Amino acid sequence: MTMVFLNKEIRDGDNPDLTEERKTATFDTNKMAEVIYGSEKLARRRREISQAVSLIPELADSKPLPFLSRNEKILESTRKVTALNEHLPRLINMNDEDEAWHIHSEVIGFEGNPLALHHSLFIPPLVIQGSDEQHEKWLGRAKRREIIGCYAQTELGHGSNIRKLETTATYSLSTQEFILHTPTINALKWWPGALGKSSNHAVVVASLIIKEQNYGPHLFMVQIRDEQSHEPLPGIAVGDIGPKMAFNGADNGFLGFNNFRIPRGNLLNRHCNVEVDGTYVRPPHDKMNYAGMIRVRSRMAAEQGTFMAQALTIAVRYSAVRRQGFLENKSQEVKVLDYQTQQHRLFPAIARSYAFIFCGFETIQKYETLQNEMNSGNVSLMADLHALTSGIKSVVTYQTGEGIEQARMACGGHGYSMASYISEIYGCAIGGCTYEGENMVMLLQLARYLVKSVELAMRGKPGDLGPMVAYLAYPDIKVDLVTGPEAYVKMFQHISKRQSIKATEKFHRKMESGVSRDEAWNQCAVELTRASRLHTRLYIIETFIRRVDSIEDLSIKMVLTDLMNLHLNYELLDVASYALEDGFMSSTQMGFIKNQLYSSLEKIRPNAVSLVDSFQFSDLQLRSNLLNFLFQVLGRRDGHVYQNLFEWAKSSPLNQTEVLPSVTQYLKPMMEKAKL
Ligand SMILES: CCC/C=C/C(=O)SCCNC(=O)CCNC(=O)[C@H](O)C(C)(C)COP(=O)([O-])OP(=O)([O-])OC[C@H]1O[C@@H](n2cnc3c(N)ncnc32)[C@H](O)[C@@H]1OP(=O)([O-])[O-]
Ligand SMILES: Cc1cc2nc3c(=O)[nH]c(=O)nc-3n(C[C@H](O)[C@H](O)[C@H](O)COP(=O)(O)OP(=O)(O)OC[C@H]3O[C@@H](n4cnc5c(N)ncnc54)[C@H](O)[C@@H]3O)c2cc1C
Repeated sequence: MTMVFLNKEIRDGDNPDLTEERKTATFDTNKMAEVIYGSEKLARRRREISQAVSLIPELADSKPLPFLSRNEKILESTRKVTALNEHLPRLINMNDEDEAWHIHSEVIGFEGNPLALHHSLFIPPLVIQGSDEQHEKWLGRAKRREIIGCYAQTELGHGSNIRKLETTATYSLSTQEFILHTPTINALKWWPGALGKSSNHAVVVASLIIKEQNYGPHLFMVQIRDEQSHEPLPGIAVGDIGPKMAFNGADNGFLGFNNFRIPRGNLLNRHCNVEVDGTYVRPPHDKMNYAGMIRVRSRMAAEQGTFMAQALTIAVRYSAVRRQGFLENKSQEVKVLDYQTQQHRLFPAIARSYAFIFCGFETIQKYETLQNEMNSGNVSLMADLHALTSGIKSVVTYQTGEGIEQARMACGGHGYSMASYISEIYGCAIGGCTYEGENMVMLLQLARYLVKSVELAMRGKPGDLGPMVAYLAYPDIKVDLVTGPEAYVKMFQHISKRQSIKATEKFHRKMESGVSRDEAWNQCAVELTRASRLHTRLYIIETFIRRVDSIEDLSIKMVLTDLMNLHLNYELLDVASYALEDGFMSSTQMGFIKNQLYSSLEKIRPNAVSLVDSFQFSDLQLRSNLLNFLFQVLGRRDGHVYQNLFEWAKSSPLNQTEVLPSVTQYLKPMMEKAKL
């Protein structure tokens, strides 16, 4: 039995165009995978897990998903996830979140499933916000999946502004219960994944009311369905919200309460509490109840980076087997990957995938530090991480959407077919622009932090600036880009600093002219979001440089340096107008950046396929595995796309019969009538 991935594995019968690409690689893809995933162990475990999964037929899709109805998709995703759970203890280390994440993406794909949020959004807030006693009561049951849960925060009328959530949890002194109530249609919970039909429990976010005083959003553990019959409990209205752009294997739902009572002990009370007599015990930080959102946002860069990497794996492999048009040699058409425009479409996105994954691992570590600190009562890191993850979440999701869309277009017509799998990846990834905080709203959260930091610097207190924003007080010294990455960072720092200062000054001028603070903020909002994006892009660049600096293997370091240089030039070119505006960048420097960019594309070209192979997605994960059934076929590792596209088309239910009812019922009569 061959492993699913061997370094530069050349298999008999693979498309020779892809084989040729793999032979030209200057580095070892297994070693690169170790760098991408942060350790030899995780990279190896991913391969081992993929290999083990490929030997278990029931973990493959039993039907091509795009041809299924929503009910069938939910049934299929539930079949797979429950089958997977049976196998899990044998396949992964159950305490290793990275292994769990990998195996779920491998088996479940992008369509969603009724347990996805159980692990990512139901258990984590219980862990973070629940007391030891509450862990004792629910955590074991949740981990064993005796109960299934979701996270119900967003409402029909409010998602971004959670201070205005209308679901109430009113403390009843006489019964020592909370009474959950949905006062209006707008207050219905709306969107939570797996809420509609699958979950029997939910962490519900509701406004806590004690003696008519509103204490804002708090988290409550709520049983919503009977554990035996799975019927909704009396006082609860719950259901599915209908088909979505993606995630149609999951049942995002609505939820309403009609004076539904839960015990006092169901307020998740590790950090805050309501005593028997109604006394409210404050948490150590005002926004403690938002900590779960910081956690999810901190994981989004790595997650989105791998989404984009999957789309790029499909597009780059396909571009190496797709031949169309001529360059110099008129006797053979070229691989479309040889066109500079194709490279410009795909390679900067490959660089961003690497950058996001590197940056993502850093933010996950930062969150873990925060979590440890919070557990010992120190909340001082929360504001910084909130600001940082707000920006990263927004920039990364938007750029991932851009990258995946370029990958789709790079596949021409076949990219538009669901056989490419790219539309599914796209639909899922761009959900990230909205969920976990709408991007503009989150950019404006970071902007609050930037404005406060600029104000500190202006007040002559640069020493008070955190390390993330220290550059806001740096002097402007012209840089020579020829000297390398540090000069690029300095150029970016200048651009980002200038935009933050300009936006802050504009905001101040508005207020000085008599406009109220909120109105002034709104009148500067576009400029403020620009500052946030620039600051975040600078941060991502810095993490990329840090990661490349830390690599010892020379062949890996060289190719990643090429990729990093591409990233630096592409990013700087994209924002160059900010530096041209004040003369900090000269037009000669602009020309230099462009030339560096084009030369980076050429340098990366021979390694392009191996750079995406290094992500080590299996054919199953890319839904390109014909052996297991007729799925999306464009990103196949063996490169045999055409015959598999034809097989895919033949498997369409429309082709199971020669003459469709649409023809007999409508087209034939129309044509017959026309003959009369
Ligand atoms: C697979 C998909 C799964 C999807 C799941 C979901 O989508 S689940 C649903 C996901 N839903 C969402 O993601 C909803 C998105 N909305 C939100 O998260 C909040 O409504 C908000 C943060 C936008 C505003 O909140 P607000 O009106 O309460 O606050 P404010 O603006 O008045 O600022 C006051 C101060 O608080 C600070 N601060 C704020 N947050 C934090 C924090 N976490 N930590 C630390 N600090 C924080 C802020 O910086 C500011 O500090 P400053 O400047 O005064 O020093
Ligand atoms: C796939 C998916 C899964 C989800 N899963 C869950 C889940 O499991 N649990 C859950 O509770 N929720 C979930 N959600 C809901 C999600 O968290 C919210 O939709 C999201 O937070 C955005 O809020 P909103 O819908 O109120 O958008 P809105 O805030 O209504 O956004 C509409 C527009 O208004 C703008 N806007 C709003 N406020 C401001 C402001 N202050 N300044 C400037 N512009 C503003 C936004 O930028 C946007 O352009 C999910 C959503 C999706 C799409």
